[in-house]
Amino acid sequence: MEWINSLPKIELHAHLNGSIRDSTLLELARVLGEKGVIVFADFENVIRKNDRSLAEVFHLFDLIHKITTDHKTVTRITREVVEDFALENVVYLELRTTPKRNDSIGMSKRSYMEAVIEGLKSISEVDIDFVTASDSQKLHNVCDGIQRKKIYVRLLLSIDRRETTESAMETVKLALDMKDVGVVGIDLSGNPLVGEWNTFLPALQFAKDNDLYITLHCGEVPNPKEIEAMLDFKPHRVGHACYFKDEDWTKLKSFRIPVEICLSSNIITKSISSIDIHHFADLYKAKHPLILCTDDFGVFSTTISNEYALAVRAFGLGKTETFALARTAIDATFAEDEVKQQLRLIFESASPRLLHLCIGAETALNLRLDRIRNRNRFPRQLGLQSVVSNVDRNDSKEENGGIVKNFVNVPNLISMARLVSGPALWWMISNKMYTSAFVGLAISGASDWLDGYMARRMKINSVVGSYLDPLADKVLIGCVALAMVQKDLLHLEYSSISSGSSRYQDSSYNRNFVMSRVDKVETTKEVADTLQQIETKSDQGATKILTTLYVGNLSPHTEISHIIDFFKDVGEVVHVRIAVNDMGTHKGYSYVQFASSNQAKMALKKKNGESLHYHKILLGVPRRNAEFFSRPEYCINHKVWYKDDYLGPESLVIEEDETVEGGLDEYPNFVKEAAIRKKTLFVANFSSGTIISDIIDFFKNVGEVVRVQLSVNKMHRPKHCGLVEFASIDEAKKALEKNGFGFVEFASSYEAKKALKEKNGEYLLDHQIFLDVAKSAPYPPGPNLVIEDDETPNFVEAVAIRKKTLFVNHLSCHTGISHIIDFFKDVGRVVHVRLNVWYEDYLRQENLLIEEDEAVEGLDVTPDYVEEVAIVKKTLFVANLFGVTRICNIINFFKDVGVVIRVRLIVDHMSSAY
Ligand SMILES: CNc1ncnc2c1ncn2[C@@H]1O[C@H](COP(=O)(O)O)[C@@H](O)[C@H]1O
Repeated sequence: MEWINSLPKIELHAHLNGSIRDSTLLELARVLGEKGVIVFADFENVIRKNDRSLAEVFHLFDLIHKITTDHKTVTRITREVVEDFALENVVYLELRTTPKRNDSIGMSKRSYMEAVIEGLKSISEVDIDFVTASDSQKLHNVCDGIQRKKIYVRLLLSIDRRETTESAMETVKLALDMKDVGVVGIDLSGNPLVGEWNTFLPALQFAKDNDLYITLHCGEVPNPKEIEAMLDFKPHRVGHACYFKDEDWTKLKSFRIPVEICLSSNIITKSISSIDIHHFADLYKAKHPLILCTDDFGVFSTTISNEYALAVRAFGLGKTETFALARTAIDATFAEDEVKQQLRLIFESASPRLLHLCIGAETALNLRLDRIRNRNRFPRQLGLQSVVSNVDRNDSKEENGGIVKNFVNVPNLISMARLVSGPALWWMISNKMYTSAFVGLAISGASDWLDGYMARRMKINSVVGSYLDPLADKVLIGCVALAMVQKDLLHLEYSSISSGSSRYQDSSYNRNFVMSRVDKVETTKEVADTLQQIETKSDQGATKILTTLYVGNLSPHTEISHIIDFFKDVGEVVHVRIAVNDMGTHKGYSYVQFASSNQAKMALKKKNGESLHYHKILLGVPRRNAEFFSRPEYCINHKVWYKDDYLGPESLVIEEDETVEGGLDEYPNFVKEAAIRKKTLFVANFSSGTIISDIIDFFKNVGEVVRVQLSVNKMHRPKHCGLVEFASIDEAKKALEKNGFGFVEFASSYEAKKALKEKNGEYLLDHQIFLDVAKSAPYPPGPNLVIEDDETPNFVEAVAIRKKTLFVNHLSCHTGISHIIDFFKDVGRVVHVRLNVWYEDYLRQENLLIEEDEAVEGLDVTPDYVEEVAIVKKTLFVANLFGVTRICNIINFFKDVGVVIRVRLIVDHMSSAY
């Protein structure tokens, strides 16, 4: 990742006092300690600490401020911070600091800022441009004949959230006064748990009205109202954005407000729990403007190069993408157009060097940078100044030396020849001149090596060449591939892979990184071997397992639906299990079952190495038992297992066959599973508020419940059913006997309601009966198609039945239908009773339940039936048809009165119409 150090970079979110070298901090603390102004040990402890919560960070700032608030120190730290950034090839820096007033030492906000400017002026090791006024004032360090590293610095004045409106206004006015010494805007920062947005609004509005740029620390802690208000204010940039909700993202994106991203800061302060779920990925994918920044490189022991390296590693950015990312930051700067133009030129001249040529000297430079980057918390005798000057000289020579503006040179001519050879080869292939095409391709291929070689030999480093060379490659390969597709010599998908090969190489770092971590099927040969493995295993009769693939290197953002989508062009996914740990955190791999083994093979052939959420997906054949023992997904919010990912009704059956009948000896691990299953009951129709402890309580009189898994649907909403595991099989049986359940249909919903109210918890044959609203009709509704006149019909039968039906639980196994009818006789007339004592019976119904349970939640609620009602209203029952009448005859019959959109003929078992 050494190239990142040489990348020109733009830093837009750096707090002066958070970016102090540890060595300086400790030196200052020691001096003040010796003078008895502070206790040195306090500082040492805080500065040494690695993990810093947000609260600790602000405690540290208070300590830092105690030792840095005299003019001389402010000047010193400003100089050092800018030098450190310049060393890392930061070409534009927007440094922010809070102007401070300290009457005891005669410091005003203005004099504090003057000390900062003094610091900028005192920089001698690099060229600095920090003024926005006339040209004569620019480049305060005059070049002495040798081109040196140059950094543009602009200042932002921060308002601390502890300040009052007046104090904030004073800062804004100061910023306006200091516009001609490089102050370009205002930042709102400080402990996000302190202060109110409204306090600062007047000052910020005033700043905006007077053409100062505004950037806000926004969403560093969850504070939805403030986030909303801040976004409505339309700042020019925001920092952090960690706790944004969907609507905030939408707003941010629609306003195109660039985001300053501080990865280390967010992770260390735990504003974001893991880099894998950092919003960088989403914003980057959405092409939203974002800028990688350090925030406080001293406090978080990071560097800007390190932040880029983190992003490259975590999000799989290639060199080209990283370069583009660094470059796009230009547009988000608050710099004058002229400076932006200069920055574009700097990037332009760096691109060939960084993207296409190898630079030996870069390593030397980076070694030195490493020493500085790794500089720990204690003073090092680095001799920083001499390092800076040496680095500058080496690097600037390299940066500027050898760049040839004139593009007419031998290497470029070779590239151009290669460019035109592409269409020529296309023509040859189209006309079946395969030998000539082959020779032409070989020559063109060799020319790719030749132009690079010539460029190095002739020390030519031309900007045009740097674009021409890869363009020629792409045109050549593209033409050949397309010609081959045209002639059916190549499949279209492979052609797109080959013409995109450069992009693929860019991501090679990420691929390697991934490869070292997981078992992968990477090469064509490996794919072939794996397919062979599948064939062999299929021959052995284990077909079911071989419909399943191991799918690895998933992004933490990848969900089951994404996986299904990912494979949709190769086959139908019938089951996905994503591995999660006990905390419900995604472990990055899953097992995906396809409808057929052929589809699994196709997936392996075509989808291995494809990208999903910026991760190269790795496919493989699962180890024999792996798929069954991967943990199911767990929904933290609901404290339940994600049942669709675990035991669906079908998988209960499938796994039972395999475990018990498929040979206990062969797969000893399954024995445990089988035993568990025997002790586990499926329990259904909980009310939605049921929690795990209720269920344990419910069964406490029959046995010890050791595990409860409530089921949730895809939206993570409870599905009113789940699995209850008992300590022993006997207890499970006892529970089953003791807790029968059933459906009782009353003559009217009024009676059902009354029963629910009056009979819930009453005893029947020594059992306390529990009643609940039926979530589904206990049996499929029969047809109900007759509508009288124009009246609104009764709702479909299913709804009607459900409204009149109660779920009865906790019946004794001796309870018969007559007992139940008797039991309810004082509240209403029971018209139908259906008892279920065995859970498979219920499973069958569960299908119904799943479909309908969202629809009816209580007796009074009948949502979503509008459509059904509408259908009923549009449908007529047509009787007395002649035996040979066919659907088309019926449509014809009605054609003069309207369009028939559906006809259902009722037929007997011989398919003859009634
Ligand atoms: C962790 N993320 C952060 N969130 C909010 N404010 C921060 C910050 N990091 C730094 N500051 C703000 O910058 C000041 C230090 O630099 P200056 O004295 O101004 O140069 C801190 O006191 C705080 O107000």
